[in-house]
Amino acid sequence: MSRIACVKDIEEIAIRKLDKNALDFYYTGAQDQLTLANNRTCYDRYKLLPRVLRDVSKVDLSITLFGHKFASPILVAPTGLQKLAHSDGELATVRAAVRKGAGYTLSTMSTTSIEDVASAALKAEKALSSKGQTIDGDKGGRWYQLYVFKDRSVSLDLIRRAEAAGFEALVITVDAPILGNRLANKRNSFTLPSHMEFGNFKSYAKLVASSNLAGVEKGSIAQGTAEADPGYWLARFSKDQLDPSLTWKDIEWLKENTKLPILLKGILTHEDARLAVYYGVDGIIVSNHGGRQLDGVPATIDVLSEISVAVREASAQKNKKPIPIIADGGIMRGSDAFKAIAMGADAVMIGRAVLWGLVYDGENGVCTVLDILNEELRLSMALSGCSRISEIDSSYVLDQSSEIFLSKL
Ligand SMILES: Cc1cc2nc3c(=O)[nH]c(=O)nc-3n(C[C@H](O)[C@H](O)[C@H](O)COP(=O)(O)O)c2cc1C
Ligand SMILES: CCCCC(=O)C(=O)O
Repeated sequence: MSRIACVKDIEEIAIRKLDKNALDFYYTGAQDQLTLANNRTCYDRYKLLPRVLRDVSKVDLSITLFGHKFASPILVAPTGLQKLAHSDGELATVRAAVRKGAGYTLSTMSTTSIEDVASAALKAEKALSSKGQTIDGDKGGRWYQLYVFKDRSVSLDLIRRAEAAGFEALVITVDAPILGNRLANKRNSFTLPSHMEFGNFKSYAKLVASSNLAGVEKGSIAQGTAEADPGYWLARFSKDQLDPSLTWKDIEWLKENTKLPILLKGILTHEDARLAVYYGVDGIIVSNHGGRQLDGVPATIDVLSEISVAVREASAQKNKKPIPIIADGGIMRGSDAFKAIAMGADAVMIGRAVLWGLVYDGENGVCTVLDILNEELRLSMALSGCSRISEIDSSYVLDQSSEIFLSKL
């Protein structure tokens, strides 16, 4: 077999390795998958405008978010059900993140518990220190992604557990009040194999009583009924348990219930970016959930610039520094990360790329993905004449559909 040269090579292997149930869950998007496709192709429209004759003998990828130094602006996005990718699941991913000094967010829908992920991370940090290995970044830097449950006591308990386990920020996902229409998962009646289950919910009596945590299909699927059954296990679980009535008021409630920084994940408009600043959140993640929620929304790269203007203006009105903007969706190359940062992101997250690494070779596979993307980003920076992340701005990219570009033709 020829050697791995890029993340797409790893994706190809992962596609061949996974069974249809898991592959469709990881790979596909909602409805006609227009947004899923756009997430990748839109990056190609942005051209790089390199500057030359700048000293790029040292290129520093590190960034600081909420006072924490990360080795790179490429962070691991929260993705659920990682044991479908590899038997070590979330443990492998968090260990890889530690080894690479990468930011890591654990999903509410993990197949490993909060406590087990935290202890694996601490052990991995100790192992690095005892080998005398250093990473370019601070220890820690792990965040917890929260879905808010109808039973608020479950959410509050998850927050307490995440705090106790040393997670340093809460990522509240706000683009999934209801699960998107994922046709492939419906067709497959997507489920978890019987030996797997959610890692965190066993102690919540009410939730256990009303839900099937272990994936196996329960009962028959009612089709064509007025109160449409969402059709498969995960959609049914989310419909039963997650709270679709969430509003901005609940962000205040969350703020009252934690001292951790709060990021909102799933912001796509400048209006909501302004509201996020208004309600005092600490950061936003510009995301369309990897094309898995509302199909037909824009690729995140296309809305970044107006969102970053809105965040700057709204923060200035409060006499505050702009809150950090993180972007995700479709990032498969270091140059994609470079373009997102140029269009206004402070950092980016990768979802599927990490999952492909996990399928390919567990912890080492995720390390390989992070290494490849970081080296590609370093190369994009050096060849564009940037030696620090903070130097990357919109002068380094040209959007081929923009009026400025068209007027130059
Ligand atoms: C299989 C899978 C599971 C996901 N699970 C979650 C989740 O539990 N919580 C969440 O906020 N986002 C979840 N996401 C969305 C990711 O956090 C991220 O927004 C998205 O994957 C970015 O796009 P990319 O996969 O193209 O990098 C999931 C995405 C995938 C592909
Ligand atoms: C209820 C959401 C499940 C995990 C998720 O966010 C996803 O599959 O995209």
